Amino acid sequence: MTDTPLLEVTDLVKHYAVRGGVLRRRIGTVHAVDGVSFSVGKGETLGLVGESGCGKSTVARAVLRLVEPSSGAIKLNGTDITGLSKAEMRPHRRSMQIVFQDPFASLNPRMTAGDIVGEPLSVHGLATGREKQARVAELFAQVGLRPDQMKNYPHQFSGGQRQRICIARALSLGPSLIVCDEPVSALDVSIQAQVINLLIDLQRKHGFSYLFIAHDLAVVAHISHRVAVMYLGRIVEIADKAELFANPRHPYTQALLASVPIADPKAKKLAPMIDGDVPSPINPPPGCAFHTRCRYAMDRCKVERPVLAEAGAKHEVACWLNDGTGRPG
Ligand SMILES: Nc1ncnc2c1ncn2[C@@H]1O[C@H](COP(=O)(O)OP(=O)(O)OP(=O)(O)O)[C@@H](O)[C@H]1O
Repeated sequence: MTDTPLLEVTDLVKHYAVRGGVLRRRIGTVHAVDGVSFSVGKGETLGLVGESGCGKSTVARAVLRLVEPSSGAIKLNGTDITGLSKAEMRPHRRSMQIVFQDPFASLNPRMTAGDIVGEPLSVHGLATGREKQARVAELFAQVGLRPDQMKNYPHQFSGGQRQRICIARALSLGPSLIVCDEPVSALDVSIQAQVINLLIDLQRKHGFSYLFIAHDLAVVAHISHRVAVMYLGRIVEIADKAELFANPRHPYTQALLASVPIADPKAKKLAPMIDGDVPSPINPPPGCAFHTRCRYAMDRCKVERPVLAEAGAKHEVACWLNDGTGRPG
């Protein structure tokens, strides 16, 4: 890892208009992502965790320029890619790849696995004919598939194997960043660890970075070097993995950790599970978005939005209880 981040996201905002009525007038705004900043170092994995609907996928799509941010900046290797045209984005597209949650939905059922993995090589004019076949066979081997499976169609593979095809396709262009959006959530628990271990091995071999998105903290913990916790469009806490697990400062992170099954029965439970549902992102609560579910909420939390502030070495938390004296409670 070096000091220059591979990916730098600054104040990313993505709002969607909610329209209604016959005239499709704007009747509200979904605050899907509401001022998110983070960086991912070279060879590093940043885990992005949070409940469904908190904006994780929107961050992923905005980073890849699959959706246009409302505001904010995204830098890849020091280049601001936020305002680049389609043509200007082309060389950067090779550097950034994505692995989606549902491998079946992201694979063309009418193409063979070999053609799927080789397609990016053709699109970018990098290899044809025998050279392409050899490269695809090599990619198959790297993800633990047999070269003779290149002729098979997606439905002839298991769920875990289909995700391996998606990973091989993502690897084909030699990316520096792979965004993994819930890559194992659709897989059996027994298969999840195999795919995660494959991703870890590939990173060791190739040195690329992952932005790894999941709602399951246990999954994120296994692969990440650092973890960012999202709640209702904002990052509420970010720290090195070991630090976050040993010393969670935000009440929401504490609640998430308390819900992860722990192997040691004597280990202290940090906090009871939080009650209630995530509020609507159409009218997010003022102040700290978590105050409606937080048992430590003070008057200030209801009106003033906390920003990420230092809470220890390489540890930041957005919570008014963070006065440097320890975790709330
Ligand atoms: N195209 C869109 N138009 C309007 N609202 C959207 C759109 N895409 C996402 N949203 C809303 O933005 C919010 C964040 O969605 P997003 O998919 O980023 O969350 P998530 O944390 O990835 O959740 P999940 O894991 O369920 O996908 C949600 O309330 C969602 O309904």
